[in-house]
Amino acid sequence: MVCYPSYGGSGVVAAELGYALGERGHEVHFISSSRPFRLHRYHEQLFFHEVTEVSYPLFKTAPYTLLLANKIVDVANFAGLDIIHAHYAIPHSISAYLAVQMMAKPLPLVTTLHGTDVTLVGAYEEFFQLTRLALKVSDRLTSVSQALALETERTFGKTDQGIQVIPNFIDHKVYCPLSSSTRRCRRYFAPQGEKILAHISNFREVKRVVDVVDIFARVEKRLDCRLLLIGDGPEMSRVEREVVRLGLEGKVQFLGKQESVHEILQMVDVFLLPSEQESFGLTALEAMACGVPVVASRVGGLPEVVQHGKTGFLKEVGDLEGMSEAVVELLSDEARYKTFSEQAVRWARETFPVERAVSEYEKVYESVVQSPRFSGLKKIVPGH
Ligand SMILES: CC(=O)N[C@H]1[C@@H](OP(=O)(O)OP(=O)(O)OC[C@H]2O[C@@H](n3ccc(=O)[nH]c3=O)[C@H](O)[C@@H]2O)O[C@H](CO)[C@@H](O)[C@@H]1O
Ligand SMILES: O=P([O-])([O-])O[C@@H]1[C@@H](O)[C@H](O)[C@@H](O)[C@H](O)[C@@H]1O
Repeated sequence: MVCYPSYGGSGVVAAELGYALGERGHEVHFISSSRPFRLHRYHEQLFFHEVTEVSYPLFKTAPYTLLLANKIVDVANFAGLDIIHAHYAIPHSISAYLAVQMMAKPLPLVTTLHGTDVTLVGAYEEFFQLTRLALKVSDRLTSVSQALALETERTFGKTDQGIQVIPNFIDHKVYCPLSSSTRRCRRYFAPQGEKILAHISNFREVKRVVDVVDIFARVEKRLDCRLLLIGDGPEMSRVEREVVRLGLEGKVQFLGKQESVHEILQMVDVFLLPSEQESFGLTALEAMACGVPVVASRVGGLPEVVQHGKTGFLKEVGDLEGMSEAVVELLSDEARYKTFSEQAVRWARETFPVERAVSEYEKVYESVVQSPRFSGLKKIVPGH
């Protein structure tokens, strides 16, 4: 697995997939610039290899793409890998492709597309040709939503191998509704029994976190509530300024980056995700699995994740009035709220179970090693 280590969706999906594959007896080697943040539990089948930085006076910055390629070859030789699975096309698939060129016996390359690697980064002129190359040279391509697969084909044209959609997934044993211990925490954030709204992200512009604050401000005029903001990123100062401008300092809590988001989600009433662009929206799925209805924008893969009128509400990007109205509607009718909450848990569990996604990835791995190009490779047998 080649992935980003930082707080964000693709690294989380890679790590969770790794644990699930490990549980099935596969040996999984992670290669990244530092340990992926969700890779915190020890597992005897999981290994981490750090791409070490080099500093040389000639380099302004270390050439990570090259160092990663070299590391992939080292790990492949040392551990006897069967497959390289790159999460995020740039630079991971490109490094993997370079690594394959250096191997005596080339390994198959599977690339999973996650989001702004294709829709934003890939579409920047500077990265366009590289992303197109990454798509072309991957032996299998998967995408986390139908919307992202279509968007990729619209931007880069159809690929020979096609793009298989494997939606992101959830472990419902971890992401489940409120437990008694979280009731105590809830009292800390909402001592008067106020409703709790929340948002989790990397605080990039694409997430429109300022909209989250503006939606909260409108809701707060109509019912007692609090807002929890989880995560950090480049938009943080703008968000803080908006909170101060609206005089909401006492009602908004910044929790920063958090490792155990399910424990926070379990005390939340409504999850807000008003993104400009969202290839899937893993946080929306995590929220629903914890019984939290979602109010989000109708973009990208979100309509595949949130069932409008059943597990939450979808509004157009920037429709602050519509989104705040949806929150008030959800929180003003207890019976209706309960129905939404139960439907959200059921939908998340039944539609996005980790077991199904892992089986799909296993089939992809199996099909590529069995393909004529790699017919010399052994069958992927868990535990060997
Ligand atoms: C804009 C866009 O298209 N983004 C996509 C991208 O990454 P993006 O980084 O936007 O991913 P998401 O926001 O969906 O997920 C973030 C992940 O990081 C976790 N987290 C975040 C902050 C924090 O403090 N602690 C923490 O644990 C969240 O719980 C979640 O598991 O790939 C994801 C995975 O395919 C998709 O779901 C997203 O739609
Ligand atoms: O670029 P993007 O697809 O929106 O999201 C990215 C994630 O997929 C990745 O896991 C993380 O490390 C990045 O910081 C960013 O959050």
